[in-house]
Amino acid sequence: MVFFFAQSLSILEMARSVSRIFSGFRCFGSLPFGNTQLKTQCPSVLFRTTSERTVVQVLPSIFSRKPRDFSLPNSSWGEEMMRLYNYYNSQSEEATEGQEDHGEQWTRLPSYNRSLKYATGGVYLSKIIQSKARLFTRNIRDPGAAFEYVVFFRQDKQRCVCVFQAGHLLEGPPGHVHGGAIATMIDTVTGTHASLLSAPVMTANLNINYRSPIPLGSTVLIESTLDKEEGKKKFILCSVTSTDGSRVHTEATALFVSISISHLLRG
Ligand SMILES: CCCCCCCC/C=C\CCCCCCCC(=O)SCCNC(=O)CCNC(=O)[C@H](O)C(C)(C)COP(=O)(O)OP(=O)(O)OC[C@H]1O[C@@H](n2cnc3c(N)ncnc32)[C@H](O)[C@@H]1OP(=O)(O)O
Repeated sequence: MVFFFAQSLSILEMARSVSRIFSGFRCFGSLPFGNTQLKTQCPSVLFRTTSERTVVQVLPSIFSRKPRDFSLPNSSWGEEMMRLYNYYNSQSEEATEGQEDHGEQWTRLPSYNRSLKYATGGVYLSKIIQSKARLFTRNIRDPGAAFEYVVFFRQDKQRCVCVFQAGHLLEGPPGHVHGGAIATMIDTVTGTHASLLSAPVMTANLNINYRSPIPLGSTVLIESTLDKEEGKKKFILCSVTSTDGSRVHTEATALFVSISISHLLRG
């Protein structure tokens, strides 16, 4: 839900900017670093909020190894998930040296399961919660059991595409995906998209129309486009369809509002 970006920056420039500003946040959520490798060291980060200096220590020592990028294929990914991953990934090569990147390719967004070890100053969280906090969609260890997804971004088209395979723990109606799980994925994709425009952001409004049920275990496409921006507000459109586009499962509109970091740290 969170990054600082200037809209006009290219993907690579964005990656560099974020890298500078948010070097400590590389270990959480979907971060727009393309195929770049993560650094293994995640130091403390000092935030200057309006009224206080806040030290956010990013990773505990047990995370000193390279964190897992959940957007890479695992053994649970089915044929359709792999086919679409390979399709978008083949169009998301890193720009070669000397070649300018105008965001005309897809960029795969790496995805990690946590960022903050603990945030002091204004936030009241128990140490247990602080140490155990994980991104909701990335907190189930059993591959394929819940949310398997990868998000790609096209800057020139202001478009995100998420390939999503819904696992057996996401059942709602028998044999089909729970509406809350679908909402979670829509929030994740549109929230990632909004945060690429200007972060940090939070969801202010999410409107969802469920058109047809999604079979459990199936792979679907979740696509988001930028509708409009009005100051702090970003309006994003989203659809969930079958992978051949013949079936609309869900349509949504989302509003994200830019916030200051202190908004999060106030608790
Ligand atoms: C530091 C950490 C870094 C870590 C890095 C992370 C990387 C992660 C990456 C990837 C992860 C995947 C991505 C996941 C994404 C998930 C996102 C969520 O689920 S967020 C949780 C659910 N949302 C809430 O809990 C919000 C609760 N609400 C609020 O906090 C406030 O209400 C907020 C921020 C939304 C707005 O509050 P105000 O005080 O800032 O702004 P005001 O003045 O109220 O509104 C600004 C404008 O927006 C309109 N507005 C606000 N709420 C509205 C609404 N519900 N409907 C319509 N308009 C609304 C207002 O009318 C106003 O418009 P006018 O500027 O006057 O034109």
